[in-house]
Amino acid sequence: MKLIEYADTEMMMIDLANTLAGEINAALTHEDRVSVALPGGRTPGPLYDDLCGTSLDWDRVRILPTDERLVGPDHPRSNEGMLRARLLTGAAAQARFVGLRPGADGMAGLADRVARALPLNVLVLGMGEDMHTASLFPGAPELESALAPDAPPVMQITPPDQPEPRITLTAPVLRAALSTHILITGAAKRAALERAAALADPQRAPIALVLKGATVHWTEEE
Ligand SMILES: O=C1O[C@H](COP(=O)(O)O)[C@@H](O)[C@H](O)[C@H]1O
Repeated sequence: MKLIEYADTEMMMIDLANTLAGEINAALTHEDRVSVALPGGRTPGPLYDDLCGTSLDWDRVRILPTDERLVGPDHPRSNEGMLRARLLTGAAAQARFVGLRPGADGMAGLADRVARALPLNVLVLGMGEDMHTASLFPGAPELESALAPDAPPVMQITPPDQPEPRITLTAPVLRAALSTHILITGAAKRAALERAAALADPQRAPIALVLKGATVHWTEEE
């Protein structure tokens, strides 16, 4: 794990947006299409405000959420809604969005659509203070199956203490990403990250799954 500390949130978001654009551009030189999975939640909005303005061949980029809450896309907690509002604007609106809400073809159809977008060229993950990442929550009854090496690419998960069920990319998808970044802010998440690294047990600390080889971007400012 590599840790980059930033002076403030603004610097961190600009720097990470440029890094991601560089990685996506590099992948586009040898791939027809490039897949990028991005987190929801409260932290990454400013990153998307910066990333959407970078010069990319956006019509060859696929964007996937790392996880989704089972609410409509207009709901304030929808990760899709946030990505559409903050990232898929201007030139970036040409990117293909592979959403995680199941359609009429159910979870099997969703798993097929996600599988066609794999492997992920670039993965950005957030993390909660409970050490969850994507929607792999400690204590969720489906966690063990979602961490299994033969898990389907997406699963429904029922996190304890959350208002709705979720859909999440699973461990094999996250671990197979070609480049992994973790974006966190604040002292409590930094402490949680260190706890997860010490535990090294994805059942108790799901973020531990991806720490090896990941670059963590952190600033104390929240
Ligand atoms: O539930 C979620 O939480 C994590 C962290 O979110 P934040 O609000 O603390 O930044 C996020 O990465 C994930 O995508 C989201 O659905």
